Amino acid sequence: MSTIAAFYGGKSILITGATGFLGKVLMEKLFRTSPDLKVIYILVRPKAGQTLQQRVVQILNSKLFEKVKEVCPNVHEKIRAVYADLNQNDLAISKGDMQELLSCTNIVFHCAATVRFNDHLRHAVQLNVTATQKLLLMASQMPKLEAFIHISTAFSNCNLKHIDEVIYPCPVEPKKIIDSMEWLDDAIIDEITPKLIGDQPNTYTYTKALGEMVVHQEGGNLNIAIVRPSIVGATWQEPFPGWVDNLNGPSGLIIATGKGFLRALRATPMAVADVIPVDIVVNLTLAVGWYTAVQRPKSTLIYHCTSGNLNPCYWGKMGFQVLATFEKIPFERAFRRPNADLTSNTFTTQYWNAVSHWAPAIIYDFYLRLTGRKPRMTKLMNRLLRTVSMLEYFINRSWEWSTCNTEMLMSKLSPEDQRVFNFDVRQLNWLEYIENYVLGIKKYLLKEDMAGIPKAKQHLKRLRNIHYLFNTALLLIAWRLLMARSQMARNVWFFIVSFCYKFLSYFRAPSTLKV
Ligand SMILES: CCCCCCCCCCCCCCCC(=O)SCCNC(=O)CCNC(=O)[C@H](O)C(C)(C)COP(=O)(O)OP(=O)(O)OC[C@H]1O[C@@H](n2cnc3c(N)ncnc32)[C@H](O)[C@@H]1OP(=O)(O)O
Ligand SMILES: NC(=O)C1=CN([C@@H]2O[C@H](COP(=O)(O)OP(=O)(O)OC[C@H]3O[C@@H](n4cnc5c(N)ncnc54)[C@H](OP(=O)(O)O)[C@@H]3O)[C@@H](O)[C@H]2O)C=CC1
Repeated sequence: MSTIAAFYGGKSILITGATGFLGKVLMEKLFRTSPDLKVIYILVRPKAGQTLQQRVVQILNSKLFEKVKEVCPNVHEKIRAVYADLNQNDLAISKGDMQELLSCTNIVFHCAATVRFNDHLRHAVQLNVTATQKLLLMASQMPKLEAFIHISTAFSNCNLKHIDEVIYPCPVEPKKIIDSMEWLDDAIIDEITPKLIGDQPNTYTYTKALGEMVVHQEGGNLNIAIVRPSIVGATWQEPFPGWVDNLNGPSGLIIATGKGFLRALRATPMAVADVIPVDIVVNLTLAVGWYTAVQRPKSTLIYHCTSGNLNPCYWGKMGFQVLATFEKIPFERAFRRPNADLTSNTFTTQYWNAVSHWAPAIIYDFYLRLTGRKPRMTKLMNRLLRTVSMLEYFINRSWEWSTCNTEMLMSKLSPEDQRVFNFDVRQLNWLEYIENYVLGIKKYLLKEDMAGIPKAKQHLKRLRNIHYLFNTALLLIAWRLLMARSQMARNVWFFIVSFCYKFLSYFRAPSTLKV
């Protein structure tokens, strides 16, 4: 029997961000490995016209929870959705709910955050810093609390090249930032944001660093640990390979490539693609929860959940494998044949943007206009290239993360726990993982049917023929224009033709002699 699984049995667990990518996989694993846990409280807000209950039902009815329903048939009775909005000052939790949470919770997993790079600083501070502060305050009033696990990001200090499992000081105290966000107006915040974030690339990484500092300063006597994952990707093994349900990280760009919209990228092929499967993050998080509660380390331990130092993959290799997978498993109705030219050169990027992105978009919009339809490709391209530019920071650099605490934890696990809560990234086969990732995107994100693969392959063949035809026509036109306008081009052309003729006659002469 797994010690970690047994530990969560009978426990009341509070999860924030349970409706998010990581939160759902965390919940799934908890129910599957510890079906005898008492209850999982999840802090949820109504969204997209759905009530809390409807959101929970939607999650439980998803493919991700199929296995859970077999091992824990009464799973719906063990989830307790609590109305909350982490953007509100009091978190908008009712008094009754608050009483229950405070008196019953044994473990807190704080996953909720805004992960948008371009979020307004006020909003990012509210969610990633102030809400963390409020949750810590709540946690300090929980008599049965055994551990508080805060999910941060490995990029919270991405202004450094080598990052240790420690909390680095912030240039401005989080408390001062929180206070100022309350009275400064939006325009002033916009103006001071670049100065405040300094050498951090965006408000997301900046506020996640502030969030860690808040945990450090206001954790008091709580039993706290911080988990820092790098770029969280689709599941590796559990509950099945390739599950993913949002566009974050590489997923959106893989779709844009597979659909033939994105054909070149300003990325450094030899930079480390520090992707980490979501099930590895979840396994480490649950192991950290157990270790923190049982061993009660004297200080707050930070665990890096990264792949680069133990089993590195590079963006060039990733791009190559993604393209290779599209040969076998193409996406449906592609705009152009998938291609991925990764270059770190700005001039080359601009050239590819003009030739591979803007020109086809403009031509296609022209065709749409001619056929009486509304043009849309240039608008889409605009949005896509803006998105790519926001991600560029992370695909042109490599970081070194030390993983001493994570490795120490692995050594403390029994062989059974190492199997059930496997977070050993060295065992991951990247080629297999990337293939399953692309397949997962096709099935679970794009909801495309596998039966459509032959048709998709046929479509790509047609696109290849159009591509060849178009290039040949373009070459012929260019040649014709050049010949008509330039004496020099004509001279060069006649020189080439006469040279070829002489070359051929030279070979023909000996063979004629033989006869
Ligand atoms: C073969 C190639 C392999 C190489 C593959 C390289 C992968 C290179 C990944 C690096 C990734 C680093 C990750 C750091 C690791 C954390 O710790 S960060 C945690 C994860 N966070 C993220 O991944 C970023 C989340 N997203 C965002 O911040 C914002 O969506 C963006 C990217 C800044 C764009 O914001 P925006 O301009 O306000 O636009 P927004 O309305 O959000 O989206 C515009 C459109 O782009 C789409 N979109 C959103 N995100 C994406 C996306 N990631 N991709 C594509 N489209 C997207 C939206 O669906 C939307 O489309 P429409 O619905 O309008 O048709
Ligand atoms: N994805 C990644 O690549 C990485 C993620 N991380 C960290 O992992 C954690 C989880 O990220 P991930 O699952 O990918 O993110 P998601 O965006 O998928 O999920 C975010 C979660 O936070 C909840 N949330 C957001 N705003 C509020 C609010 N005002 N009130 C209540 N809940 C709210 C969302 O709820 P709702 O469904 O209602 O929007 C959702 O459940 C975050 O802390 C993130 O920083 C770290 C490294 C990389």
